[in-house]
Amino acid sequence: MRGGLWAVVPAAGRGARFGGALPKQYLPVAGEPLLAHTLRALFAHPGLEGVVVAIAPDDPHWPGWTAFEGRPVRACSGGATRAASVLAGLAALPAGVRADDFVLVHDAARPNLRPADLAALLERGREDPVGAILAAPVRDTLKRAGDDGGIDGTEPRERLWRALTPQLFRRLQLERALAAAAAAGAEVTDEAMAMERQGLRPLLVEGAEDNLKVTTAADLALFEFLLRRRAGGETGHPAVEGGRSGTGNPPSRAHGKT
Ligand SMILES: Nc1ccn([C@@H]2O[C@H](COP(=O)(O)OP(=O)(O)OP(=O)(O)O)[C@@H](O)[C@H]2O)c(=O)n1
Ligand SMILES: C[C@](O)(CO)[C@H](O)COP(=O)(O)O
Repeated sequence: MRGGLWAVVPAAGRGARFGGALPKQYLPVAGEPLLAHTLRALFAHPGLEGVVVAIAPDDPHWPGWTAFEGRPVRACSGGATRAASVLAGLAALPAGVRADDFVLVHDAARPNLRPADLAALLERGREDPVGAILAAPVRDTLKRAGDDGGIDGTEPRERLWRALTPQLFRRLQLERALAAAAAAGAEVTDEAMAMERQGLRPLLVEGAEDNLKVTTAADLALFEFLLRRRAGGETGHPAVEGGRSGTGNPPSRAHGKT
């Protein structure tokens, strides 16, 4: 029998790029900390059993939740990097989450996750031999910068995707991949990168463009706009279903290659 589905939420960052004294995951939005919106977006999936939140050691802003809207929440101390925080969160999962159970990893700073995207990630990721991540196709022209601020070149973008979260992998495989990257002194900025270092090829699942990561004040303003629009019952331009550009169409992994 499959164990319960849990998520690890890295929330131990300082928000240096955002600035200000209050780490961005605790900034008030519509009367609640940003993190509350993120937890609500995750728990919108009825199959999510609980969440482990990796917080800064002795975080004075952590509300002390042991449940969020009736759903189990555990806290653990994060680490000096996002990857270290994720590893700490994996270690803090309940014993009932078995080695080969899938675990979601989702940034505390991504409050606008759509239920349909989470459902699609779980549906396709659980059928994949490696796991999967939400991602969005790059739609801007990408330039490589020279030291002098001039353009050194343009990167072909046909097969470039922006990694989003959640990312979905089996507990032990992810723990081992992250531990191996840490042991090698390799900085991995998402879970997929650690898996790629193991020679694995996680599946790309297209997600909504508005699954934004709140990094700067402009991102927060955009999330507040999206939240107000959703509260007003609007869902965006009728021509675009689910917020996806539809220009990506990741090749399906028909041959089960990993
Ligand atoms: N040591 C760290 C660093 C980051 N994170 C979390 O990883 C997510 C994505 O990281 P990022 O957006 O970079 O957040 P910060 O590191 O806080 O931002 P900055 O780099 O601007 O300081 C955030 O939810 C952040 O809280 C974490 O748990 N532990
Ligand atoms: C995990 C992530 O959100 C995928 O795009 C991103 O790598 C986090 O980067 P950050 O610099 O830690 O915010």
